[in-house]
Amino acid sequence: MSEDMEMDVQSSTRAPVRAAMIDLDGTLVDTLGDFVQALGLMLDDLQLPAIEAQQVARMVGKGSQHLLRSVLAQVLQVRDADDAPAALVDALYPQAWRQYQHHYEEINGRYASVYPGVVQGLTALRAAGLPLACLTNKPTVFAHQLLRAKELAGFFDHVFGGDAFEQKKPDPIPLIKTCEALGFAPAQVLMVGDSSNDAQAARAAGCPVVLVTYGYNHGEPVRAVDADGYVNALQELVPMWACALVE
Ligand SMILES: O=C(O)COP(=O)(O)O
Ligand SMILES: [Mg+2]
Repeated sequence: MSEDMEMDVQSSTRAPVRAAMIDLDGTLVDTLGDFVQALGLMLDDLQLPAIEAQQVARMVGKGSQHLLRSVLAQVLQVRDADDAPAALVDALYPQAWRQYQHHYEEINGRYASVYPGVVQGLTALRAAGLPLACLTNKPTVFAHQLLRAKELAGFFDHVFGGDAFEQKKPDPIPLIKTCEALGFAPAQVLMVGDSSNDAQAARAAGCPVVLVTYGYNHGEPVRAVDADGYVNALQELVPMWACALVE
């Protein structure tokens, strides 16, 4: 067992894991290139300055509306420090949203790649008999489109995006509702994600949570986030959780 694995996840005091919810951006697929391209085209349409990939990586994970507002606030501050960015963001947002959605739909998956170990990890989870849900803050329609494009759709019994419920992660509501759809109590459903967003939501919902170490986590070190374990690749997950998964 690698030193990265956390033994406490196999504690006999935990409820056995019966199902899993898996985040999409930064966990299954590296979508930063898609975000950067779609945002770049949108900013160009609005004749606004470009944004760096590194800055975008810090803004991904809280849904498209949050991403867009953060990007607009960032570039507007750069362009004209005397304008009140919030009012400008509000004024530009509807057009920015339309253009961004239009470009993202065209681009979705083209500048994105499935992380190493994902297919092996998902295959092992299914082989262990776990129903799986993909739970992302990405709009549901884009999540379906991306999973199909990357040939990952067949692993999932459910796909829920940021518009599927009344709140997004880090609110616990999406996790609680997804557990209901999977048919198990939150304590029996493992959340797998790449960010504090996923971990906070899991803690609040009462789900065990494991974080991958290669995702975005808003540009912060992921091991500083309170979680039950960390994996360097999704294929480490089943070996790490074997005691909890197998009755
Ligand atoms: O913020 C997004 O659009 C997606 O984020 P998530 O897949 O990491 O939840
Ligand atoms: Mg994520």
